[in-house]
Amino acid sequence: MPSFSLKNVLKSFVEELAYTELDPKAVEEVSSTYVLKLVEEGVALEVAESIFRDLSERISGKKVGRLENKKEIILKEFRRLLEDLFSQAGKIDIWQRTAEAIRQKGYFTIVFLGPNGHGKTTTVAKLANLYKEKGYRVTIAAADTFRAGAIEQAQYWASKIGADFVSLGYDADPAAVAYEAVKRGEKGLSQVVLIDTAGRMHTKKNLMDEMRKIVRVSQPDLKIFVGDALVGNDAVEQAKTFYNEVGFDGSILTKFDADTKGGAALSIVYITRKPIIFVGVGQGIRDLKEFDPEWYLEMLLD
Ligand SMILES: Nc1nc2c(ncn2[C@@H]2O[C@H](COP(=O)(O)OP(=O)(O)OP(=O)(O)O)[C@@H](O)[C@H]2O)c(=O)[nH]1
Repeated sequence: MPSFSLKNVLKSFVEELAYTELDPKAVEEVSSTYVLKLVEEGVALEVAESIFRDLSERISGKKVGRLENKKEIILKEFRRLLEDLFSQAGKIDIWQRTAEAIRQKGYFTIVFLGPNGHGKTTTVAKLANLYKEKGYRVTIAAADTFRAGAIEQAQYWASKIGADFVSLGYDADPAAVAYEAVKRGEKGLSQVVLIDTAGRMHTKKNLMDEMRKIVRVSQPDLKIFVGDALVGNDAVEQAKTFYNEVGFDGSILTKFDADTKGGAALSIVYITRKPIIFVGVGQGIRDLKEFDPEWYLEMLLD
């Protein structure tokens, strides 16, 4: 795992704050010089501003006893603020949700949403593999009927993993593909239905309409946004669009292994208030790791 450069920025921010009076004006002055530094580390502007505002409210006017360490106090408040953020976003126990849905109706459906090239197809394959390893019958639905190569890529992974595969070819209605796949669940042929979708169509409007249609038709148990950690602020903007237009329950952040900055996870949770369920940590089929906010905060603050 790379170490995050955001950690160094936060460290010097806390050190600088520890040399000032903890009143709103002084805190704001220090914070304002750090907003852009956070943005450079992949934290969205509005997130950086909002975090500093929250921190200022928590520490301004705080009395520090003679024997107390101001830096420790600031760090503790900062950690609490971030912990609160992650706990407000909640947690999705995907394995428990899967087992519950299978008990109730026989199958579990996930629709994956997100911009093209962020790693959706690979992520679907990784998760399909995890489900297979747990002994589930899995179907991968190639509902990205737009990007050249997308169907072959999904099919390649499905056959490698030993998953069932549903495709209606290019230019087919993606919602029809999703429908076919869900039918496999209804018929008891599959227990886990994973629907890969397109990240790009002719226009943005079409894409969002299409995603809504897929969701309407497939009635998924979970909608997961797949975003690339390296894209930083852009991924956050895209997440916002998908969230507002279609809605989702949580995210998977890909390319975490190559992210040297570290701000993307913070931003995406802050903006969507939804948990990160997994992070992608490589291109291999096993490179998917459950996201643990504690572990992330340790990487940022310890
Ligand atoms: N290093 C690294 N690379 C990844 C990870 N996840 C995906 N990739 C790579 O990112 C590239 C794009 O992944 P795809 O799965 O094709 O992306 P996609 O979102 O399905 O693309 P569209 O179908 O166009 O929407 C591929 O080269 C993947 O191997 C990850 O966690 N780490």
